[in-house]
Amino acid sequence: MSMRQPSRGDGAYDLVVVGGGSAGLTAARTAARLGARVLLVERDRLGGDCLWTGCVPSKALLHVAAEVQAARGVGRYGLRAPHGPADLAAAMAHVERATAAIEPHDSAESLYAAGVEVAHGEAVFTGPRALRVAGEREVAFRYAVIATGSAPSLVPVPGLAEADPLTSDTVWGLTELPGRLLVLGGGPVGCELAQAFARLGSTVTLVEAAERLLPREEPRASALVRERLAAEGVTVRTGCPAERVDGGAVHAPGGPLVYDALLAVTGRRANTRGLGLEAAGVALTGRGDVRVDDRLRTTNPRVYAAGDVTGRSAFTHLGGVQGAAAAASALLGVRRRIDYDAVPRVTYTDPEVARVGATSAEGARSVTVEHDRVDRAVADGRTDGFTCLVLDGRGRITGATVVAPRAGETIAHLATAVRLGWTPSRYARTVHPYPGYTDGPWHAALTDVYDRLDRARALTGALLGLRRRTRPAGRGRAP
Ligand SMILES: Cc1cc2nc3c(=O)[nH]c(=O)nc-3n(C[C@H](O)[C@H](O)[C@H](O)COP(=O)(O)OP(=O)(O)OC[C@H]3O[C@@H](n4cnc5c(N)ncnc54)[C@H](O)[C@@H]3O)c2cc1C
Ligand SMILES: NC(=O)c1ccc[n+]([C@@H]2O[C@H](COP(=O)([O-])OP(=O)(O)OC[C@H]3O[C@@H](n4cnc5c(N)ncnc54)[C@H](O)[C@@H]3O)[C@@H](O)[C@H]2O)c1
Repeated sequence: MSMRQPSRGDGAYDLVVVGGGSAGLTAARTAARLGARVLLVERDRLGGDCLWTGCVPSKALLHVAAEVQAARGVGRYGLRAPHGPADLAAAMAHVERATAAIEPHDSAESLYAAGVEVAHGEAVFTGPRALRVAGEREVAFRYAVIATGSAPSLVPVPGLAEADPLTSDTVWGLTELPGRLLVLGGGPVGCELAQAFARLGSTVTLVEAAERLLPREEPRASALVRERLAAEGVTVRTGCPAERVDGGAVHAPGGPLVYDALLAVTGRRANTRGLGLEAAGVALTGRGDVRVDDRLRTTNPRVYAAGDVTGRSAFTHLGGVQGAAAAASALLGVRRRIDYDAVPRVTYTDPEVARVGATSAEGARSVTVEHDRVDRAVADGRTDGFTCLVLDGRGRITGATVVAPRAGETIAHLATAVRLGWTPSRYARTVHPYPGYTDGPWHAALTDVYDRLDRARALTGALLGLRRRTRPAGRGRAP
C-alpha cells in the first residue's frame, strides 16, 4: 500500500472517497476545492473505467477505424484504396497513446497537487464512519462517497462463462484482429465495438436479444445504425437471444453462429462485493446498486454514492456531476439538484446517436427534420440522419434526438434548451453557423415557428392590411 501523509492533523477525514474513476475523482477534487481534508482510496488504477477500458480506448479505437474506413472509401473518387485487414497492434498503439496522454490528469501527483491524499488498496467499511484500506490502515471519516463503479456482467446463458469471452475490460489486450468476431449485445458498447472491428477488417456478427439495436433510443435511430452497420458488412441479428454457447458457436434462434473470438457486452453490474456495506449500514436496491435518495445519500446519512455504482448513471459526465454534487451536499449540507431529464447521452457509432430527455413516444408532439435538408450533410454525402425535437403540451422542448456525424456535439445546445424549458422559437433565436450539422435542430425549431406563423395567418394578414392602409405605397421620397 502506498499512501500520502495527511496534510493536516491526525483526526478523521472530512471526506473519504472510495474509487478513483470519473465519479470519485470529481468528488475528491470538489472536496479539496472546498477546503476539506480528503482521502481517495483506489485499489487499481486511478482513472477508472473511462480512462482504461471505457470511453477513452473505445473512442480512440473508433477514431482509427474511421480513418481506415475513410481510406478504404477513396476508390469512389478514382484514388487507390488500401485493402485487407488493418494492423490491430498499430491501432491499439494509438489507443495506448491516447490513454497515456490523459492519464497524468488523473494521477496521484495531480490529485496531491490539488490537495487530495491518495491511498492505494482495497477499501472495506468496518463501521458507519470507518473503513480499512488494504487490510491494514484504519481510516475514520465524517463523510464518505462510494464511487466504486461497475463491471461487465455476463448474462446467464449456458456455456457463456465457460467460453471465457472477451469483455469490454479485456478486449483492449487483443493484438491480432479476429477473423470472425461475434459481438453479443447490441447496446452502446456492442454497436460501437462491432463497427470499429468491422471497419478494421474483422467479419462481425452482432447479436441482440431485443427486437432492435440500441433499444433505449428512438426506433428510427436504431434502424439507421443497423442500416449503416449492414452496409459496412456487419451481420446484424436482432430478436435473437443467445441460448447456449459451445463448440466455438453461439446457438440462437436461426441456427449456430460460429466465431473465432466472442465479445460479450450484455450489460454491467455495480461493484459492491467485499465493500463491507452491511457494516456501514448501506443498503442495495433489488438490482444490486447502492440505494441513494435524490441527494445521493445512501441509507447511512454519512455515506453518499455517485457514478455507475448507483445505477442512476452509466456515463462519465453524469458520474462526475454526481460526484461533485455528493461531495458538496455532504460537506456543506447544500442540496444540489441534478436534472436527470436534461442529461445528454451519445453512442459514438457512425452516424452518432445523441439524445437528451424524452423520446417522441413520450412527448405530446415532435418536429423532425431529415438531413437531406441540412446542407452540410449533403456536402458530406451524409444525409442518412435526422433531427427530432420532442415538445410537451405547453410547446416546450423536453427531448431531442440527433443521428448524424458529430451528433454528440450538436446535442449539447439542445441539452441547454431542455434544461431551461425553451420553446422552439426561443431556441431558434440563437443564430447558428452555416453550414453545420447544428442546422438540423435550428431548422427543426424554425419549422415549428413557421408552422405556428402559418396557423396565425389571419392575424398577420390583418396586421399587414392595417400597415398597407397606414403606410401607402407612393413615388415620394423615402421617409
Ligand atoms: C466500452 C465502454 C465505453 C464507454 N464509453 C462511454 C462514453 O463514450 N461516454 C460516457 O459518458 N461513458 C462511457 N462509458 C461509461 C463510463 O466508462 C462509465 O460510466 C464511467 O467510467 C463510470 O465511472 P465511475 O467513477 O462510476 O466508475 P469507475 O470508472 O468504474 O471507477 C470505479 C473505481 O473504483 C475502484 N474500486 C472499486 N471497488 C473498490 C474498493 N473496494 N476499494 C477501492 N477502490 C475500488 C475501481 O478500481 C475503479 O477504479 C463507457 C463504458 C464502456 C465499458
Ligand atoms: N457512448 C456512451 O455514452 C456509452 C458507451 C458505451 C457504454 N455506455 C454505457 O455503459 C452501459 C453498458 O453498456 P452495454 O452496451 O454493455 O450494456 P446495455 O445494457 O446497454 O446493452 C446490453 C445489450 O445486450 C442485450 N442482451 C442481453 N442478453 C442478451 C442475450 N442473451 N443475447 C443477446 N443479447 C443480449 C440486451 O438486450 C442489451 O441491449 C450502458 O448503460 C451504456 O449507456 C455508454
